[in-house]
Amino acid sequence: MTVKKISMIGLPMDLGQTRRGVDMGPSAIRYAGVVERLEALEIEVDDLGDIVVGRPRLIENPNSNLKNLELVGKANVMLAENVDRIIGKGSFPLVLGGDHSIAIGTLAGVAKHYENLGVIWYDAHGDLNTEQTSPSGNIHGMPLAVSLGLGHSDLVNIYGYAPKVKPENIVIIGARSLDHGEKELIRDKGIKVFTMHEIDRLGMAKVMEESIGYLRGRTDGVHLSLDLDGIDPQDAPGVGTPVIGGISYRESHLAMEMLAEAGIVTSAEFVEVNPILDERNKTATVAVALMGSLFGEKLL
Ligand SMILES: NC(=[NH2+])NCCC[C@H](N)C(=O)O
Ligand SMILES: [Mn+2]
Ligand SMILES: [Mn+2]
Repeated sequence: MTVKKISMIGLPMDLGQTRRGVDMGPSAIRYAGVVERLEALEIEVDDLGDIVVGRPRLIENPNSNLKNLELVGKANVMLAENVDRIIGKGSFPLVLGGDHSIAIGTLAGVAKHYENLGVIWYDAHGDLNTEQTSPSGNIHGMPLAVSLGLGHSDLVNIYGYAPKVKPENIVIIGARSLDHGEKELIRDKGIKVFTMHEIDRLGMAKVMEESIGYLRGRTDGVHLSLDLDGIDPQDAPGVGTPVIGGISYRESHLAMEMLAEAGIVTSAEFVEVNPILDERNKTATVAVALMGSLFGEKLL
């Protein structure tokens, strides 16, 4: 599948975690030239702008283990509606975050359209916590669990159905920080994970070959959820929860090119860009470069 039309939408939300600034991610990514970059590939890009999010001065419920539950839920419903509509009219949804809790809404809007949606979770983390297992109470550490149907019912049932994805249709790439409960869940559900160990050992080319082969056989669409903290903080410093020893820019570039070649990706989101923590918009620039590769950019 070559992508001809992209509808881009931003969700400038930072309520799924507690470091300010990630709400400016969509602006930073636009400033780094995303529209021009994709238009140069002869793709029609329709920038739908940003969803308007509530912005409380204080955390709604600081002592709960589901911080800002209500506002995160509301924003994600709006995102799901938009993404659903974009796919309905035959366009490719490209979502700009915001913290990773927005994957709850993206997946809610996307998964309706597929019987067996595949998910590539490109991330230092598993984001497989629930209210019970989360060490932080930050919802951005929970979206993959929520999409599997695990967690608070207000999140799990967003957009009126659950679960959104099946554990056997998920591939996590780049993991190097997993909480105890997340490890248990991965083992329990048999989720496929390429940790940094496998990336070091096999090389990114092999990891992507295996991931693509695995998903191709069992899915009818693939969502790429790319958390910029999957990439090493040296290449992508502007993130709220950096973890050293990550995937390099080069490896990520190759991963995106291999996805473009395979033509399996049907929706994507780029999340956790925090311009306040960044160095001269480096992380947003990396995000845009990776989008270029994902949508078919070639040197020659
Ligand atoms: N999307 C992210 N950056 N997630 C980081 C999650 C960190 C930690 N595992 C937590 O649940 O709090
Ligand atoms: Mn992460
Ligand atoms: Mn994440």
